[in-house]
Amino acid sequence: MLEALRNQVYEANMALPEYKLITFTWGNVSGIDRDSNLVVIKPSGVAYEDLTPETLVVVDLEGEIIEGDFNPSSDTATHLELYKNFKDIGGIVHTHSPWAVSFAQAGKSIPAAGTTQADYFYGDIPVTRAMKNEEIEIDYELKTGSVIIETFQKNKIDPNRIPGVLVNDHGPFTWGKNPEEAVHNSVVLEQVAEMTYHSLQLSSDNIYMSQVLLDKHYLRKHGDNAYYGQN
Ligand SMILES: O=C(CO)[C@@H](O)[C@H](O)COP(=O)(O)O
Repeated sequence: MLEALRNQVYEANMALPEYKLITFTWGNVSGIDRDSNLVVIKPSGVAYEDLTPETLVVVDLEGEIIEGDFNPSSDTATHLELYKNFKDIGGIVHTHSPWAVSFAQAGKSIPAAGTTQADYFYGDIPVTRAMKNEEIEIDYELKTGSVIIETFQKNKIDPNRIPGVLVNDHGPFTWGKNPEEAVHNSVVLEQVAEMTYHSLQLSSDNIYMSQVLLDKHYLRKHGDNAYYGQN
């Protein structure tokens, strides 16, 4: 079932250790087939070197296992909340990449300080609020998804233009039109987290880039008069 998506999700998962975004079995990648609303996700606790397309788990949007011999990732409920609310996304990545986690644990967003970020994120990469004890006790992963959605809705952030978030006390989630793009955004997020950390150390001044430069770089790649990849 869903062979093509399985292969996409497998390749995306294997990119996480390749880009040094995870250690051991941390992190996970999923992808959704929007025709069937079935999600293929990494099995929980399985080492990346033991992964195959066949070991991935297929679940529906309610989290019911449709196909698979392993339990789906412990973060499955978070992935599913995002798929239910961000209708244009096709792939989600969660990692524990160190620079992104440093910002997440500090409860700090990653400010839009340069063109590297602007090419992929149309502004600051937000951090969620810390979760309440009762949220954690009820269902941590489900409420993680709810708090991400809350962060974007409250701040009127377009998830198609800011394809990532820092979950307070936890780490980054990124997304894209497919698992491959979600991985690409994960790599960029980790890179800009490290760069911006150093920029904040180097300058006590405001390091925010101008809106004009942000517009030029983001909109040139993603918006009107897109430049990249077009004739
Ligand atoms: O953040 C955590 C645990 O702290 C999880 O994201 C793990 O990093 C991966 O869990 P599985 O996908 O293997 O269940």
